[in-house]
Amino acid sequence: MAAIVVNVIVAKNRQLGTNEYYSHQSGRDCCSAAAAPYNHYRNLLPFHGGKNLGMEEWHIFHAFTKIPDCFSRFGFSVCDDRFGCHNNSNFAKKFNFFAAASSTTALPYLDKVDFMKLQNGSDIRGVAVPGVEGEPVTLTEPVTEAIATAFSAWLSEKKKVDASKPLKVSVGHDSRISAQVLQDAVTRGIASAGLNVVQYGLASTPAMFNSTLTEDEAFLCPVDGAIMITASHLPYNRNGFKFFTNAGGLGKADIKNILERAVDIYNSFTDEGLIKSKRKASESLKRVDYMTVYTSDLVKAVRKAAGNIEKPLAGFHIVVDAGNGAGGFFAEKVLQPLGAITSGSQFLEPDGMFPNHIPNPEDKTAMKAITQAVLENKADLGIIFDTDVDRSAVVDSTAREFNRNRLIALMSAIVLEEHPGTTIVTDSVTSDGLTTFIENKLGGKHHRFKRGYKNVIDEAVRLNSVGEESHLAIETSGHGALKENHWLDDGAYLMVKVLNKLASARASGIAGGSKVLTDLVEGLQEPGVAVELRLKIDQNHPDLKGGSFREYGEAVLKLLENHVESDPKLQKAPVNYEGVRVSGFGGWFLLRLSLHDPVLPLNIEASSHEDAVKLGLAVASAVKKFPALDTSAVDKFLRTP
Ligand SMILES: O=P(O)(O)OC[C@H]1O[C@H](O)[C@H](O)[C@@H](O)[C@@H]1O
Repeated sequence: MAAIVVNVIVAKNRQLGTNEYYSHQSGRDCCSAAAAPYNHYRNLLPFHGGKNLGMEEWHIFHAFTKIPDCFSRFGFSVCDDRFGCHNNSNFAKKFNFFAAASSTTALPYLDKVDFMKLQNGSDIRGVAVPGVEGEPVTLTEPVTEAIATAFSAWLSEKKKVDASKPLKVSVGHDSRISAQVLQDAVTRGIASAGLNVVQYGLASTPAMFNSTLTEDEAFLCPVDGAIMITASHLPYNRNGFKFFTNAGGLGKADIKNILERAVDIYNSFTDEGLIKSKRKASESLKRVDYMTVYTSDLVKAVRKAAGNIEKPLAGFHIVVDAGNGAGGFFAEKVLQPLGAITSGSQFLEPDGMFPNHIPNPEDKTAMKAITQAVLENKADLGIIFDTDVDRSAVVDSTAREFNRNRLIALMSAIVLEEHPGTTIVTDSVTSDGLTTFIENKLGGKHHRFKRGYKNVIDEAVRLNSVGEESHLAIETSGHGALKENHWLDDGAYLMVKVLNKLASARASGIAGGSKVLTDLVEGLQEPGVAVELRLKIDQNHPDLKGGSFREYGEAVLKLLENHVESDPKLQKAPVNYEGVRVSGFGGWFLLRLSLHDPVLPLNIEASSHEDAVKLGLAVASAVKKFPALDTSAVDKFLRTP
């Protein structure tokens, strides 16, 4: 699908009105197919100076993007990954599509707090598309450009640049509707810092990291740094960035450093500077089809594991659900070359409005969609990815879902066969049954750590550095990284390990399709009830007394801990790295602070609803003393029969 690029312009002329817009009406006829439902808007639309584009207006914009020719005849700039960009930026000039687009005279002043709000753990996330009430655009083009320049400065310092050899940064994006615009802004930001830019177009997050490791000059690799433009499974109006060097993904402290630098860069933008960065971008930009390199590495890995067989998956029917994210490549570029039949695969086309379901292996609707596809196609296996392919899950031929604890159990079984006794690092919300499975059935060690993929990976790396062997770091969210794969957090590589298992079983004459996987998790005890209830903290509530939601959350946790210590029916987990984890009534609960939001997520697992309610009541009676905490989710759970 072609995608729009609203080129950067110095939007001096914000006042142009509908008359000037309709001087382009010669283009009308060509758009009838895609934009017919919106024709009446042409006479209504005063796109208001790029400020708050309404949802319907955004849909029109989106409809037009499906037809590049029509779009360009309207004076919009059109970019297709295969053919590059062409036409002009009249549309952007006239309507300044993205808020605060690029006139320094019009740039609002932003202070440090505004920029720091964009930090989301080790990622940057913000609102990139207007139209959702209460969610103003925060990731504007100039903000993006400033962040990319700041990353370049950070990278140059890290790599102690040799001035004769400019650094290279790769840039890729998922299927979001704001991807092209942000990619251009990122490109300008990097170029203005004097670095070279290599655009990959539609890509996966793990591929971006991989590009810092690949040795292949023909593809301009390795690059010195990589930027992925993604907001994972968040709604269509959001976007964000993940940054990589060959040492892995940047951590929280690095992101903070980059945002601090970005504030000053942003506030010193000049009109001339912005024009110059646009020119520099076109001079230093190259495009490379890196996904071909990345996918051929995945294919090679499966062939090798199967004993160098060209088509080790011949005869297997595997359906893929990419949820209209970036993962559609997996069917055509990985499974088909390996010989698998992929008919019935769905939502492989990138579509940043995510019209079918949210690409998220933790989401019930998404899992239902892939499960149905497996059943309808009588497939051996189903594979589902999140938007940027750093998370995944599988479904076996009987429609059994392997996500969350079951996916961890499966991956642990595979890894422990290869590395007996190794430590499996997981996030904090994993089941007690998983520990028993890893330790008693598989003979490994379960190290339940904190929530957050970066935390889990860093902990596995740390354990290895202090002499405790660990080969797998994995979260219930579907993020997983293996030591053998440079601790790269890669949903597609997790699936490669699953495919290896299928292929090697076949090579050694074991029939039965995905049963080999189902058998691997036999003996995993699963709870009758497993819920996650999210308790919001009202940050404006007077009970916070001017303090932060984190301090408030910590106070809630402290009180709960005291409460538990005085209740003989409850036992605090002897080893625990975040929040309050407690056993009782044959189950457990964990109350902790969310990594990102003013929320205390509460996970409860028990063999029956009755026991889960007893655990819920223990939490509710302690936390009700905090008026700024919205306990309605727990109350509702307790009321449900
Ligand atoms: O703490 P929470 O709000 O539950 O979010 C925690 C989750 O946030 C993101 O989705 C990260 O990608 C995950 O690695 C992390 O586990």
